[in-house]
Amino acid sequence: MNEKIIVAEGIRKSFRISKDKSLEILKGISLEIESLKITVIVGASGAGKSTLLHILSGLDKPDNGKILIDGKDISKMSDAQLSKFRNKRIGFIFQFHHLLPEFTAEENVAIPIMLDGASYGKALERSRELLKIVGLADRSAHKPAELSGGEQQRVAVARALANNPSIIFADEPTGNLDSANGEIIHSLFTELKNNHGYTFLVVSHNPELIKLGDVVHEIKDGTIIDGNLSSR
Ligand SMILES: Nc1ncnc2c1ncn2[C@@H]1O[C@H](COP(=O)(O)OP(=O)(O)OP(=O)(O)O)[C@@H](O)[C@H]1O
Repeated sequence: MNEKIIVAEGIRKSFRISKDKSLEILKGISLEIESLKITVIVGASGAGKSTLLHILSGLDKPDNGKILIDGKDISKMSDAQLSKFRNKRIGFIFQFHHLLPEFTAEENVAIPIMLDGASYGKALERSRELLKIVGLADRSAHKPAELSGGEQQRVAVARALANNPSIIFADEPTGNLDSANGEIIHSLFTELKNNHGYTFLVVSHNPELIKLGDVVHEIKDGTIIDGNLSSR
């Protein structure tokens, strides 16, 4: 049985573009994301991928529609509850790693674990385990500036896994990397799914990412068009 980790129904979002005009970016999107799979959403620049990802992850609110994550309706949560829920259940990876420059790799990964209540020692222990999984055990004491772009992004992947999230949202995760480093990150996602049971939702304008997805959707004109884009 394939469990649905996210169920979204009728998501609408408009942005005001001038005093008396607004533009509808998401026109009633309904979507189900399955556990233990990599779902990829592709679409042209400006199609609304980041907007959708922000809404599905509770970083932004839709104008209409309902989102269940792990069966919980996130619109019913207060901002404080939602923030706690996100830190615990959702991992984020963005195009730019957003690591804190003054902290080492292992500290960067340990911070969200401490925010979830763990002691410094326990958080470091888990952080080192995660850095080992992403192939950076020997770089754990380095600061971001001492790491390559690909290594920095692998630290960001380890940080996204910090609290063992139900799902990892990745927005153009390899958009800032060369193709060799991009491939390393894609293989890492597949390995994390196959060997560690993680679920991913990846959005990208790059059609190359279609081959990463177990399930692939395309977003166009504010809606999801489901052709047979998956390569598997
Ligand atoms: N806060 C905002 N206010 C006004 N317009 C916005 C806002 N956020 C996004 N938009 C507009 O909504 C549209 C969709 O933006 P979004 O960032 O979701 O697209 P995208 O598909 O992720 O694009 P890209 O691949 O270039 O990152 C764009 O036209 C953008 O200018």
